[in-house]
Amino acid sequence: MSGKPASPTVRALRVIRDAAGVGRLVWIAALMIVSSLTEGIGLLMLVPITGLIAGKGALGAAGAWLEPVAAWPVGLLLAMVVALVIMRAALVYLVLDARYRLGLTLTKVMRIQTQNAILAAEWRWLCRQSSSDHVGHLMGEADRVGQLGEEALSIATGLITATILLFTATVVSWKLTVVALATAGLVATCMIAMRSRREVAVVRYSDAYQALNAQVTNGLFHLRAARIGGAEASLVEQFNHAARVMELAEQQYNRTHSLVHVMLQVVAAVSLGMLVYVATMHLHSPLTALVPVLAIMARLVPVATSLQQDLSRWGHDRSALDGLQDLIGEATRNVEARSAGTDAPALREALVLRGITLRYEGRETPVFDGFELTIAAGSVVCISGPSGSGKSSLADMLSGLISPDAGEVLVDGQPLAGALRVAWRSRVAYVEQIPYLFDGTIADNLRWGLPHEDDEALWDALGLASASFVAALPEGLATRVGEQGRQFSGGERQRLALARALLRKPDLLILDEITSALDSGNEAAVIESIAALKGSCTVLILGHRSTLQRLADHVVELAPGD
Ligand SMILES: Nc1ncnc2c1ncn2[C@@H]1O[C@H](COP(=O)(O)OP(=O)(O)OP(=O)(O)O)[C@@H](O)[C@H]1O
Repeated sequence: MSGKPASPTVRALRVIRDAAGVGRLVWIAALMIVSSLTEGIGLLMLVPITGLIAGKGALGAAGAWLEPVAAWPVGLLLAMVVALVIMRAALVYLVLDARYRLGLTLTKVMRIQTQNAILAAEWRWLCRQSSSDHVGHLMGEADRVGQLGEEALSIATGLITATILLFTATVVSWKLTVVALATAGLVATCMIAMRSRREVAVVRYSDAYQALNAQVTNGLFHLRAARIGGAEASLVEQFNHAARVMELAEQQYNRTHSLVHVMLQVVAAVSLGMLVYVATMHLHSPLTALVPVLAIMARLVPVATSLQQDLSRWGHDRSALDGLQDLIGEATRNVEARSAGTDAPALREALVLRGITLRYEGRETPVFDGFELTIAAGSVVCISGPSGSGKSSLADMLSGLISPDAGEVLVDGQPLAGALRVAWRSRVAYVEQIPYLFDGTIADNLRWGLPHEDDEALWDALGLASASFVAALPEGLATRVGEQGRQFSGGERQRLALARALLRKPDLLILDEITSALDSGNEAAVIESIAALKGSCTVLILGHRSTLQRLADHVVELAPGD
């Protein structure tokens, strides 16, 4: 049975409950209630203290039950108030600490959930996504979700405090409290009137934030190309535009926020004036009722103001949670079949593509239509063809990264479907045209994905990849490669990447135009390395280089729409 979908607020509260755990929330709620109670009791103490100051009998009929307390020495009463204030300060500290910790937990939980969902999604879905959007979600938006946890607790604290303050006021004088509630209605009406204005500002802010984030990440990722290609000026212009839009959106948001804040203070002052007028001119309330109720109302104003601010921030930050949940939902709907417990099929005979059709979303013509190919295990096959003919797509299918829309990819007769396709990837290694190297040592980079390989295995792999230059480095395997391997030449980076691939001892090694950055001497060395793999590993080379084609046992020439 599918019920009504939960409202965004309920969904947000559920996320907070799941991240924090019910036990922790109950503990925090207890702290908040006790802390607010101490405040209520402290304010209630004003009744006997005012009675003592105003003189005997000033408590009147309403405060008659506090007569015994009023008989206590004034010093004792004041000491009790001070003790309550200290106790409340300690409780407030605990509540604040719990609030911050809940915020941090929420950010962490949402970050991990989002990242896991993205990582588990199908490659074809991932290709359609914007990386900068994902960065924005994982960084800024996840932080805002953390704020949501703090705001939820702050709102709860405000509501509990307001309830206890109102209850205390009722104990002192219910008539005055009714008048106070009527004036509070004025405040609430004002807040509701401002709500839609605030929501529009929130949406605009979120959109502007995403756009600016995209500009920042895209700009930094592609700075090299922009600098060389003379596109810096347009990059700067786009960034400036996004920054201006962000400034305006933030300005509008802050203005709305401040306006609500100021309006609230004005309405609160008017309400307070009305309260004093009605109390003195119509209800003829005694001082012992009026002073505590006024003190309670004066305390209620900042409580209501923070409540309003927290509600406004809650609305603002909830849009971040909506965004993250949408992303998680979409990624989960596009999840890859799980491979845990599935044995990767070994390639001993042949890798076969049978009747393959592959069509990308939004493209009229398929890249492959009924395509057939057999690759004998241990052979070197070169896939050649013009740009856009489908070389990378073919490699993606053979490596198990994507599955065709029709037809089968078979490893020794086993169709690569579902979890088997994912498991097969553990037997495949891939060297990209522009290899990925991160800012760590050579050893760190080689051990990427294989953290337990010893130094001997690393040197063996470097030897196989013709990367003997590492031995000549003063720090050897401990040499840092710099961000994206910038401390090495293009050819050296590719040989390091080849060594990393060989360390995996793959059944299938895919090399994507890897010799394009090598000089003839290095190319010959790498070609020799690849030739040495014949028989022990199936090698798929993407590219047109004649040197590579000569090495291959078989050259597959692709034409667009094969
Ligand atoms: N994720 C994708 N979404 C939509 N179309 C895609 C996607 N990936 C590739 N294509 C399209 O599929 C066709 C084959 O692309 P592919 O990258 O496999 O070709 P290629 O031969 O490797 O090209 P190149 O030599 O230029 O790298 C191209 O027309 C390309 O535009």
